[in-house]
Amino acid sequence: MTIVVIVDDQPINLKILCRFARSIGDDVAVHAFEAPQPALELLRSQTPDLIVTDFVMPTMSGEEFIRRCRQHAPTRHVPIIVVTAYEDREYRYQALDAGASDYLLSPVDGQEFCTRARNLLTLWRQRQTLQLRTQFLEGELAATLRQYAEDIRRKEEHLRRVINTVPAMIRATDTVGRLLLVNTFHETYFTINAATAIGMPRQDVFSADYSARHRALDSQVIADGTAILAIEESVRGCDGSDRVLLTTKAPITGAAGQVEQIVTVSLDITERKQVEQAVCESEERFRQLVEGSVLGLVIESGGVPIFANRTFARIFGYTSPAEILALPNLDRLFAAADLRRIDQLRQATLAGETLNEPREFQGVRRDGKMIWVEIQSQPVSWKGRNALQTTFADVSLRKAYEERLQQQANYDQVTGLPNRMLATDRLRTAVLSAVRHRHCGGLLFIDLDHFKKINDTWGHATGDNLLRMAADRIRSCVREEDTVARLGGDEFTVILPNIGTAANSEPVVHKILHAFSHPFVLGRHEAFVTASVGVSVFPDDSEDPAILMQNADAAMYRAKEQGRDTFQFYTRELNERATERMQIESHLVHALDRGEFLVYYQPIVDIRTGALAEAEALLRWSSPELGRFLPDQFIPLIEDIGLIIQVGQWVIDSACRQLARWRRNGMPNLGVTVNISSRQLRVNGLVDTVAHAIQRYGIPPHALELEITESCLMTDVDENSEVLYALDRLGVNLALDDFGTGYSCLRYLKDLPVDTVKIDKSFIATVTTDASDASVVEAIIALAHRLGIRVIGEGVENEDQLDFIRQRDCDLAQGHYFSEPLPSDKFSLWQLDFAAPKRRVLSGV
Ligand SMILES: Nc1nc2c(ncn2[C@@H]2O[C@H](COP(=O)(O)O[C@H]3[C@@H](O)[C@H](n4cnc5c(=O)[nH]c(N)nc54)O[C@@H]3COP(=O)(O)O)[C@@H](O)[C@H]2O)c(=O)[nH]1
Repeated sequence: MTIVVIVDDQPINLKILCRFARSIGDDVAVHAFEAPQPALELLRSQTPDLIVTDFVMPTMSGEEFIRRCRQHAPTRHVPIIVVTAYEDREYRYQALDAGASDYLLSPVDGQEFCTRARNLLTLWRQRQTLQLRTQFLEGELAATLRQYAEDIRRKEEHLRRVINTVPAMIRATDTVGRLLLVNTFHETYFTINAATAIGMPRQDVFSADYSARHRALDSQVIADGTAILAIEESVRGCDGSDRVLLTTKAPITGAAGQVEQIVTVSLDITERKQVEQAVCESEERFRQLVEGSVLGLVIESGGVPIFANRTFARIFGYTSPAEILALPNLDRLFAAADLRRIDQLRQATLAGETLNEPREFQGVRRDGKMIWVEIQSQPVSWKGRNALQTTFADVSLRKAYEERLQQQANYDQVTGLPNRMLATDRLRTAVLSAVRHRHCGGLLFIDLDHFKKINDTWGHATGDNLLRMAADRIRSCVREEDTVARLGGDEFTVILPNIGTAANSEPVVHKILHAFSHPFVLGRHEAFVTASVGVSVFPDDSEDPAILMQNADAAMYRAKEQGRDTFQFYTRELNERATERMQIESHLVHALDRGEFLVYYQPIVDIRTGALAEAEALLRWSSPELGRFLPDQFIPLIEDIGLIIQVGQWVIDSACRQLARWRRNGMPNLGVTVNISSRQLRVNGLVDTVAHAIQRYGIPPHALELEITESCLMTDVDENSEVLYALDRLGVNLALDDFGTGYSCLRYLKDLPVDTVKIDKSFIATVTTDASDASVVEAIIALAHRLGIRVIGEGVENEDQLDFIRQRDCDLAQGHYFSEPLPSDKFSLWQLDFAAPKRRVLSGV
């Protein structure tokens, strides 16, 4: 629909113009007005496509009407044709000025009207189309811009969130240090309120030193135009703790390339640093552990060392691990003989197998010295390579100890000869071999004669010397393949593995006996020590090493019985004797508990007065099964089985009890002497035993005399003299027994608290027939008297002997001439008769 508004105050013109307007097209709606005002009112509600107006009108000029139309927005661009008379040229200009689109001269030509109107309408429509399109495009543009704005807002929001989500401090500052942005993490970390901090200079927000440091860093970024990467800085955290930040700064440049902002990003790496520190410390500890370890440690790949600790270097005599690493391989550190085993171990360990081989190898130190190492290996990964880690313990010392223990376990420490254990082992081997090869072997049991005296007289060191010499002499008599061993004490054994026949052992034995025929030189002394040898033959005598040894022992005893310095082959009878000895021992063990011991008493008489002076307590054993035994038969056995201390105590106690009884019952001045063995003297407690006995039975100490043999005294003189002086302080008397048979060291008479000397009965027995024995007896008496020591002549069996010692002024006498040792009750009876003839002889009546 085309709307045309026509305004003309001339109705006729109005009518014509309306007709022309309708001819423009089919769908033209014409609104005709005779004055501009009503037309303007219509224009408020409708927008025409064309306005045609007269210029000269009584109520409002065309110019005014056009102006008003142009002021009204909807009609600002609507085509307006003004109709003027030809001569009204001025009006036309005014109309065009006011905004008219075209003009027509009145009277209006219909054709022209239509053409002009159509042209203007076409333009109008084009304009409207353009306007619509413009409006559309503007709408589109506005929407796009809104979308852009929204996108930017959302991106900004996203970026903001990202920045605020990052657990790092992010801030932007301008070139003079004003804060442009801080993220949430930064706000929290430094307790900043972004709302107030933004725009503030950094020194108003951060601490002075932090600000100063960052001002300097920012200046550097501005000057260089490049980033500063990863510097570590220490800051004080909001909780007051020291924190470590890893900070990076980067410039944001403007279009001209100048730095406009500096973005600072800081990561709190305190925990990471602590972990790094802990790892460092742990590594340091591990390093110290490895370096300080007593174990050597080496890591190798294919035998080539790639790591070694100091201990490893030290074990092998190198000054530093670097010297080990410079070796082409580890082979030179091991004995050539061990290399194959080492390699097997290496391969097995790498293959995850376990070898049951011993892990001890011989190592070679740099100086060539051999050492023993014990190793433990395990596969490890070293810088991505398969490697072998091995620990080394230097076990040289342990090996040396083991060897020494082995030596001690199998060898005698005094002579260096095999000991009993090794000898037994070798004997077992020799017997097996003899059985298998049907040949004969010999076993010699050698005991040195009177060796004990050497020990007792000159001490153990000299005794040991003699044993070594004896060992050498025996060894020199046998072949390399024979075994010479020391069984203990003065007992040796020789194993002759193959002697063909039993008789072939005889020359060997003769050689040995001959080897002992010349004296042993022991420092300033010379000693004649012979040997007694027992021989058993295997496998004839036995196939059991223990029995063979027993047999040879029994044969040796027989040789001793035959006077020593000889030999004896084992026989069945000897076996019986050995069995007998064992039987006696087995009974002896229980003798004390079973009350089988008795004390006999032998009188000791005062030669001058003829009065009974003392009684010597002498031990007897009466076994219900085996019969009666004299001391010489069982005292050595008691000593052997270790019962002498208890038995000795029992004798002291019994003798003191008996003496007390006699002193109460008619023999008030009687004394008693008790024999003390060397072992009793050596063991603590003798002084207490004696003190306890004299106190218990209330006897005066001087009424008790203890007899000690000279040889017993000479063993450990210093220790013994302590005990003797302790006994002397108790007040008991001490007698030196068997005087003259030993070394009769006169110094002891002078230095020790000896009250009495007993001249041995062997001298008394021959004193009237042997001039030298007589001289010895005379000398002993004279010397003892000069030292104020009284003398007992022991073993007086006849009047001549008694006369001899009485004439030499001997003080006391003891012997069968007066009485044999008697049980206590018989002794009591004996003393009642003693006033009879012998006493008279003594008193010279
Ligand atoms: N440690 C201990 N030793 C003891 C103890 N009892 C005895 N003995 C020692 O045994 C040795 C042998 O003693 P015994 O067989 O009793 O012989 C003594 C006398 O019987 C014997 N004697 C005495 N007079 C004569 C004699 O005229 N002729 C002769 N043929 N023999 C005689 O002498 C032995 C006493 O000797 P002694 O002790 O040296 O005075 C003996 O040596 C004792 O030491 C004991 O309890 N503990």
